[in-house]
Amino acid sequence: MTQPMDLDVRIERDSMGDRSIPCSAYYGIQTLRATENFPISGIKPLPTYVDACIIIKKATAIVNGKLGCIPQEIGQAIVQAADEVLAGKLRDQFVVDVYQAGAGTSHHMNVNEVLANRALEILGEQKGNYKRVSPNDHVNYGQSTNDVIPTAIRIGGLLALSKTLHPALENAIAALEEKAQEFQNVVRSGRTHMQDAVPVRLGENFRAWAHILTEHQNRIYTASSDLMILGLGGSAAGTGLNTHPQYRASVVQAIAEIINFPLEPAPHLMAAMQSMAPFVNVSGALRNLAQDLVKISHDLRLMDSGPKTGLKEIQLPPVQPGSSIMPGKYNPVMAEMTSMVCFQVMGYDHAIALAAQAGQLELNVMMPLIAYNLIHSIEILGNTIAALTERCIKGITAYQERCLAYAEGSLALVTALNTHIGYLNAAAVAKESLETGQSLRQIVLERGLMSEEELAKVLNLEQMSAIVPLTIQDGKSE
Ligand SMILES: N[C@@H](CC(=O)O)C(=O)O
Repeated sequence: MTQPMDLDVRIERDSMGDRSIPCSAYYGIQTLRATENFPISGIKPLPTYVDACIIIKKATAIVNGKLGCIPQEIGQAIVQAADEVLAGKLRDQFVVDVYQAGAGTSHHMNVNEVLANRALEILGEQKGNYKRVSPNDHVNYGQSTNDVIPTAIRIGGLLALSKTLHPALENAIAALEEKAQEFQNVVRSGRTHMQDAVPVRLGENFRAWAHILTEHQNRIYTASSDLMILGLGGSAAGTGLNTHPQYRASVVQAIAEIINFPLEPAPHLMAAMQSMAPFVNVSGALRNLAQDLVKISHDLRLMDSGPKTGLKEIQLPPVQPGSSIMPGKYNPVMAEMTSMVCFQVMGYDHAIALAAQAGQLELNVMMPLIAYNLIHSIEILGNTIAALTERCIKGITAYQERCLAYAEGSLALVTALNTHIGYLNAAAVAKESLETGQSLRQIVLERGLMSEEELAKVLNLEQMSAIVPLTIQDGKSE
């Protein structure tokens, strides 16, 4: 149905009919219909995902222009429009809710329409004059949502990893290693099953965390190498219908030059379109990291518990008053926030797994969910680790005397006596110490189990808490 003319609107037509669009809008009729269909979460596409789509459109316009598939000047105008968006312009024009049409056609058409309308302006035309620059025939030449969106998730994932998560992990690892150095001589009681265990060094706890994060970073690097294999060029069903024979290789090369990653064309386009395995793989690596990060943030909270009624082995830097009612209370807020973000990442991973197995025949239409969850997971994990490093890890201090007092009071010190007096004798000493309050040392001497000198040598906390070096076969240590 044709709508009444209004000076502030333009009329656009698609296969369903005419609609009026605000003249100021760069999006068009298909975007308008999508916003009406999907008023779901109010969450707009992530900027990194928009960047990924625009980068793809820039590369396709360059290549299709060069190959003569679209007029050169139209290709150039689309490239200029894409560069403007990448520089931060028109960002409010990407308006379709993240929970939207299957496969991502709505967001994809939003991108095509914004670029077409801006290209029209660049060419001195009115917005909406799609006979000159068409969102479908020019911006989308030789493409389909079905090859563009899985490519955009790959590019978005790579951009998010390189901009947020990897730098954040590197800084966190460096900060933990610095603390490991600082706390190297702080002896504390180990606790296993939340019960007293043999002594350890606080510095070694931090070194272990640094090592855990390094291993996760390596796992994420390995998983993300899958994202560098692009199925762009498959068009609607992975056959490449409507594409120029030289398009597939050239367009992957063009994207590689724009983002500076060693990208490769997928060896099988249908496989690249149908399988969500690369995203599941990266998401799984993120989940794995999140699980250990929860453990670390819970450890920080336990060690910091108190100040009067808990362990208080370390002090997390107070960053804000903790309580609305209890004055002078400071809570481990950065560690608490970290745990919650990690739970969200695990939830996203589960939804990604459900979406990934829901593909049918030539296409998996659940890609919008995967796109949002994967890129958001990477970004919130990166931001969380960065904030935790700056506002928590770097400012941690240790209560060395309290740590040592706990270690000295631990009944598990008798473990070091096992090889001298036997497990059963050592257990009897521990039991008596717990019942009478007498020190382990006193009881061993009273029972005449060891000499004073021998005991002093064995019950040396510094030595007990040092890590036994890895010795290789010829007897040399690392
Ligand atoms: N996802 C669409 C294709 C496209 O939007 O290009 C379909 O398969 O129907």
